Amino acid sequence: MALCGLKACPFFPTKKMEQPELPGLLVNEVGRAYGVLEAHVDFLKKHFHLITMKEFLENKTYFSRKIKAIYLWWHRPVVDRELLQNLPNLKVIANSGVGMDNLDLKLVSGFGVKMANSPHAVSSSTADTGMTLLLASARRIVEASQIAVSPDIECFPGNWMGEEVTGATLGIIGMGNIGYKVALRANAFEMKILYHNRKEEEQAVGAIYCKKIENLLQQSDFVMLVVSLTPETHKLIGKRELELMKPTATLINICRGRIVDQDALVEALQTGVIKAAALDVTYPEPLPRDHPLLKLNNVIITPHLGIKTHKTTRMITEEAVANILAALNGLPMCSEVFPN
Ligand SMILES: O=CC(=O)O
Repeated sequence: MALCGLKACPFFPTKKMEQPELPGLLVNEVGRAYGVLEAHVDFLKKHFHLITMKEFLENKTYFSRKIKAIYLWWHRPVVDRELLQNLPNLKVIANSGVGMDNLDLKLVSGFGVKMANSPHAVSSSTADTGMTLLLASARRIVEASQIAVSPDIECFPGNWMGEEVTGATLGIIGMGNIGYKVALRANAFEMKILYHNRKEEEQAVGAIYCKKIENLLQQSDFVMLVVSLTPETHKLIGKRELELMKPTATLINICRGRIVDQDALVEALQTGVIKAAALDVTYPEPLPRDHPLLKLNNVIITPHLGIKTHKTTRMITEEAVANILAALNGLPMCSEVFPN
């Protein structure tokens, strides 16, 4: 039935037109802790037939051939050999975020499936998170806030001291997109910036390259970790590295928990080897409630907040959709990831 009663108009179809079938996109679930955000569902549905893991598992025979792409949100669904074997038409997996340590890249690529991440979307808000942790830790904001709201008004801290950020030395380990944006922000705080790997952005942010990570650790007041997790960076910061840091220094981790030897970190924080730590990432996440890191008042822990702003999460989903559509149409993806 045509609109406006124009039944005879030749441009209106007399029988129902077949809608082209949208490609099936597998997601873990919608909403809740590990599901794509409800706010993004309408946008995703414009381009894809959204299929949740629950729907897929309930009717594998029907859905397995329809699924052309997977969108991983918060590392879910878990992609393993069994899932890949069950999706014969899968062409591409798009990951929300930049770290791809949740995927077995070789396995996925062995199935002829392309992969993408979203490095363009995440860098600003992750760098903001790093600076937030640095400032909060330096000025002991969490502790101070607890005192400010404490029922014991006598505790009000007249002699409360934090560390000065202005003019302090920041060592950035991992000068990729995010590390570079951290350096831009640190410039505004008149910090001296040292960095270790990669040797590219020096000029733009006035940062000094440290060929040896040891030099950076020895000189920095704040050490910020911004590297990808790979076999080479696993436990990059252990007992030896912590002992090289100044006893007044703070370690800030905004990349992956496994970059740090967490047992060594606990010991260093308990014994004054370093002054403090501010961790947006831990291993595991969340930490068990009896973990010693949760008992230390020289530690700030946040629940992997790096990318979590409305704007960034929306941009991540847009970047993922653009990548998936490109791959499904045989076009280059803007952020394809290849196995090493
Ligand atoms: O964890 C966040 C990311 O990988 O971007």
